[in-house]
Amino acid sequence: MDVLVVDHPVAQTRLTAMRDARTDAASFRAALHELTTTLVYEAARSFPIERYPIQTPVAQTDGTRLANPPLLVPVLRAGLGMADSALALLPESSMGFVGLARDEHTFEPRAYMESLPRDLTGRPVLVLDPMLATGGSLEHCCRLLAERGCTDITVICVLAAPDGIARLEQTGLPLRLVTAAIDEQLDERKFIVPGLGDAGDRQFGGMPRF
Ligand SMILES: O=P(O)(O)OC[C@H]1O[C@H](OP(=O)(O)OP(=O)(O)O)[C@H](O)[C@@H]1O
Ligand SMILES: O=c1cc[nH]c(=O)[nH]1
Ligand SMILES: [Mg+2]
Repeated sequence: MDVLVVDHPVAQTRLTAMRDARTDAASFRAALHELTTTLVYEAARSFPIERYPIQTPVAQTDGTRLANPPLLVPVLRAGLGMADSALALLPESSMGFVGLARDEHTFEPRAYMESLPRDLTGRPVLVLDPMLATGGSLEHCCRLLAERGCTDITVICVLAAPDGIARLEQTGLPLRLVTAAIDEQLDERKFIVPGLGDAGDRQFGGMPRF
């Protein structure tokens, strides 16, 4: 699996704000928006483009557009905080949604929402989820996409743990990963260390589980 770590200073300062336990929810969301812009910008560097004729106020020339705009798939809840900035950067995209909540005891994802096009053949997909911990949630999401014929999946994360990367690699799915950092390990609650805590709670506050 191709893994790109975006170590640009603009990305790393936003990541630091997100890691800092003193950062309040509004500032955490703002940092996530800005960081997502840099991650998606780097992910889009390899997107195929096509040229087409346009008229400037002065002369005719050729313009550039994406040859195949992607489907964006935020993984609820935490991925919702990445959706707006990804869509702003790639306004030609469309969006699907997957809702997953990790069980606190088994650490396996429980699916509660799925809104995806039936056929994703020939369609590139950008999956948006800030956290790749055990990899269970993103594996589940990427399998849903592959079942629909997708052969071009880019996972955009803020933080990735080595266990999660290994788990995605083992799936053999057609994936690449773009992340701001690869952290050291998981703790006994399967939280990323040093990490940033619960990315959903830090954006939206705690909520009772189902
Ligand atoms: O790699 P994993 O071990 O599966 O963990 C990562 C998942 O955990 C978080 O979601 P969570 O289940 O906390 O739901 P939330 O976004 O509603 O907070 C995160 O946004 C990922 O989806
Ligand atoms: O560290 C972690 C692990 C899973 N989900 C989170 O939000 N944070
Ligand atoms: Mg959470």
